[in-house]
Amino acid sequence: MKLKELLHAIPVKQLEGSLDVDVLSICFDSRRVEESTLFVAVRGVHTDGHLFVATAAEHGASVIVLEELPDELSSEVTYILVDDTSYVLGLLATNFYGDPSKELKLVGVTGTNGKTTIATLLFNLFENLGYHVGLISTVENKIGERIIPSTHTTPDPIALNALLRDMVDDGCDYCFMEVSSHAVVQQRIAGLRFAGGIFTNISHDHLDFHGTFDNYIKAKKKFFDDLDRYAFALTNADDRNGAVMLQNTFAHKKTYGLKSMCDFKAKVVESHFDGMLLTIDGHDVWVKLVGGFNAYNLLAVYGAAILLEQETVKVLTAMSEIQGAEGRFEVVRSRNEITGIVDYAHTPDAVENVLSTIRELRAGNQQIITVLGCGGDRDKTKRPEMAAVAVRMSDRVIITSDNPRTEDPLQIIREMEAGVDAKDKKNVFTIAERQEAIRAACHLAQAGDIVLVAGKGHEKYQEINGVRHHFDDKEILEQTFNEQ
Ligand SMILES: CC(=O)N[C@H]1[C@@H](OP(=O)(O)OP(=O)(O)OC[C@H]2O[C@@H](n3ccc(=O)[nH]c3=O)[C@H](O)[C@@H]2O)O[C@H](CO)[C@@H](O)[C@@H]1O[C@H](C)C(=O)N[C@@H](C)C(=O)N[C@H](CCC(=O)O)C(=O)O
Ligand SMILES: Nc1ncnc2c1ncn2[C@@H]1O[C@H](COP(=O)(O)OP(=O)(O)OP(=O)(O)O)[C@@H](O)[C@H]1O
Ligand SMILES: N[C@H](CCC[C@H](N)C(=O)O)C(=O)O
Ligand SMILES: [Mg+2]
Repeated sequence: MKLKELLHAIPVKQLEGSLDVDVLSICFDSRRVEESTLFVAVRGVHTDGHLFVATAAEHGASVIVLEELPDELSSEVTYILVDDTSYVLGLLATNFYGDPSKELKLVGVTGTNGKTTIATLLFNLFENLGYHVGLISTVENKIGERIIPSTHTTPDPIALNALLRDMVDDGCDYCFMEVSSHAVVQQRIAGLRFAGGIFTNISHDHLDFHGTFDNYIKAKKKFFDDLDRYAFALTNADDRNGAVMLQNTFAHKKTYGLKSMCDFKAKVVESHFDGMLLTIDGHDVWVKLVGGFNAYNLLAVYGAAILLEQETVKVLTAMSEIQGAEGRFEVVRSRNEITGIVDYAHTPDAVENVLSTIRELRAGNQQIITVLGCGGDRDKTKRPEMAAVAVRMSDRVIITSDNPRTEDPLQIIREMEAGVDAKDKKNVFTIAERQEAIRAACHLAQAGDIVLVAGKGHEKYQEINGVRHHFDDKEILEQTFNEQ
């Protein structure tokens, strides 16, 4: 591709070198630069891409996009000075891949909890309605039946546009994707055209990255600020910040909720461990998911489907058949009638929601035994809060490890324990080895009791010091149940 074509709509401040240059690939990591690569220098959390400009030139970069020119310029390289390289990287990626988001209907889901669930449900719903669909999510990316492993909730702009291009070439009509707050701040979605945006809720998470809750709200809101007037913006009216999200959007605003006056309304009529009866906009529908929070997720899915001009009856019929995402309230039963639940709850709000659902569903005085840990190198302030909620709402809690990464697992556990009141300590155990913690919970449980294993959901690893060791909560629950 010629550089000139790539620069369409790019806000260039200064150009040093020729425009008549070939670009064979684009990247933002100097270690990936090859002959005729366009390298974008991005300022990151750990280092600054500008430090690798000379290396990129040595490795054959034909073009370098940056915010600051180096003292010495190479005559082999065209330098493009811009104000914001992260933003420009997004635009360049869309140009390089021929603007794929304009060739299908792309819907983004943002919020603290429920993104994977809603994006996956929408993917399953639209496949069920007969469309060819793409999915971009924490668990996996998909093009129809084809699975492409996922590394992030929202990929970097190059991977993202490459994926969208693949979807378009494969004939996808729709793509449903998660938009994480990191992705908004780092401009991974710059230049994409969304047919719609959905807001789930906002509560405590990722304060390590955003600093304050206010910044976290602003990050989510920016996704809606940037939607165009042809898009829809669907928000949860029952969330305290639901309305704020749409304050400055050009998109047409729609609301959903169980409590407030809304465009899309639902009620939970019955709830069981294997499903719920909902009334959605006056129609009864049995669904396979459980929990009040999933009533919100399903209602958002319904609203989005209607805004995407699908027929009500077809949508509701398909909704009664679809499954949620892997590792979200997955139930495993033992021969002696213990109910195991694997769930990805990794915020105080999610732990509270899952436990209140379990409390509503239990028939009598069965015990709830919760196993949970908190991730290392991530938001530390949620640690005591997650432990406090778990202890308040369970009969017993086993605190354990969940991806300690580069931190000392025992230190993370101590920070969780700080959230436990002295009077509750007798119901709390600490077993740092996650496998032993799950096994102990199963052995403590008696017929009818419920063991909740929270925090890892679909994850198949325990990450310790940069190494991912195989680990699967569901597998261990099943093994332990089989031995009992
Ligand atoms: C904190 C964070 O978001 N980090 C992301 C960020 O990396 P970074 O800021 O640390 O980059 P850096 O190491 O400082 O490097 C700065 C720049 O120098 C470049 N560089 C670096 C070294 C070198 O030799 N040459 C070179 O050119 C790098 O390529 C980069 O462009 O930009 C990278 C490229 O997009 C991401 O892969 C990386 O995600 C890391 C792996 C990560 O773990 N991110 C998590 C926190 C994340 O993004 N999570 C969200 C939400 C999760 C959820 O709640 O579901 C997600 O969307 O997944
Ligand atoms: N609408 C909701 N409100 C509150 N909690 C929810 C909601 N939906 C799901 N949860 C809880 O949050 C957990 C994570 O759900 P999900 O994976 O759908 O969220 P996510 O937003 O994709 O998370 P991530 O930020 O890790 O990508 C679930 O396992 C469940 O415990
Ligand atoms: N995807 C989320 C949740 C991971 C949950 C937990 N298993 C952990 O490792 O902290 C994150 O990156 O914050
Ligand atoms: Mg997710």
